[in-house]
Amino acid sequence: MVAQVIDGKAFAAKVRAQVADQVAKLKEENGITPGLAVVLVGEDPASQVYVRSKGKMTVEVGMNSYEHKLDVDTSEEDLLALVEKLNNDPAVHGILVQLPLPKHLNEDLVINSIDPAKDVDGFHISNVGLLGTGQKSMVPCTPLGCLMMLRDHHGSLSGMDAVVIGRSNIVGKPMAQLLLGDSCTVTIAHSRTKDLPDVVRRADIVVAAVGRPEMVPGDWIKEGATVIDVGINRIERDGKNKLVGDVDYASAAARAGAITPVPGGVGPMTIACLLANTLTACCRANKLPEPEGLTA
Ligand SMILES: Nc1nc2c(c(=O)[nH]1)N[C@@H](CN(C=O)c1ccc(C(=O)N[C@@H](CCC(=O)O)C(=O)O)cc1)CN2
Repeated sequence: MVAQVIDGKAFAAKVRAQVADQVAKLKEENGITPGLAVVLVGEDPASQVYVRSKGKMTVEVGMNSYEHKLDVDTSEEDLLALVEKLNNDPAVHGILVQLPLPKHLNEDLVINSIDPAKDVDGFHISNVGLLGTGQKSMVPCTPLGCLMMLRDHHGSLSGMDAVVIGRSNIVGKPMAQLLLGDSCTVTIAHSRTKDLPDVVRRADIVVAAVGRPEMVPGDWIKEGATVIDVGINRIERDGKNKLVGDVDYASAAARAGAITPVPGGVGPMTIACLLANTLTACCRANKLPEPEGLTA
């Protein structure tokens, strides 16, 4: 079997076009422009690239982008004061603090200081609780992007056996909640899981989010399964820098029914879903109907 490639880059472009249409409608019919504030602390090179990309795409879909770049040694007090200012700014509908934060800052404290209605990352404990209890929430962007691609590929996910490898708060746990919400039978596997290869071999859907380059070999994949690779790992091979996922792409593609590549799979969907979440937050803030197909 040769897997169908799920093209996240093309899918993300479609999502962004949908967002842009809705933003144009909001402006024309209601005179409202959604605004996204992104806060970056320090100079982590990858974070700088992601933040630049977020700002550019925010403007491309017709939203207002507010970038706040703070020194690496910014105090927690100053960061919390900025978040509070953004919480109270009516032009800002979405707030995102780029992660990881420098070590001296308490990530949980900072995330939980964001107004949950503006928490377009969906990381605030209120949103985590709402998602976990099946209520309307802001949904974390990377898992939302994975869910959109799975729904697009399969239609209904009901009754499918899904394994999520990785238990992070940002990807693994919310991904499992979303799959459960779509009536999958869900296993969360991690570094202590016994017989991991056998657990993965049972799954119709494999979501790999462990952050270990090419950890999942093709012979763990059930014939015809759908593989969603969340990993973004920079490695050196044959003297060259390369970006690889958590799945060994070549061997997994030989067994899977469908697979996301790295790059060009889940990554671009993360930013597209951030824009979708900002639009959703803006509609909710203004008590307007939410755009269809852009939330879980
Ligand atoms: N506050 C947040 N911080 C972080 C998040 C997040 O969702 N919210 N996720 C990641 C980083 N991230 C967005 O912030 C992100 C990662 C990767 C991509 C992407 O498009 N990747 C490309 C490859 C790009 C490259 O060459 O490096 C791909 O996979 O094709 C977008 C966004 C951690 N922090």
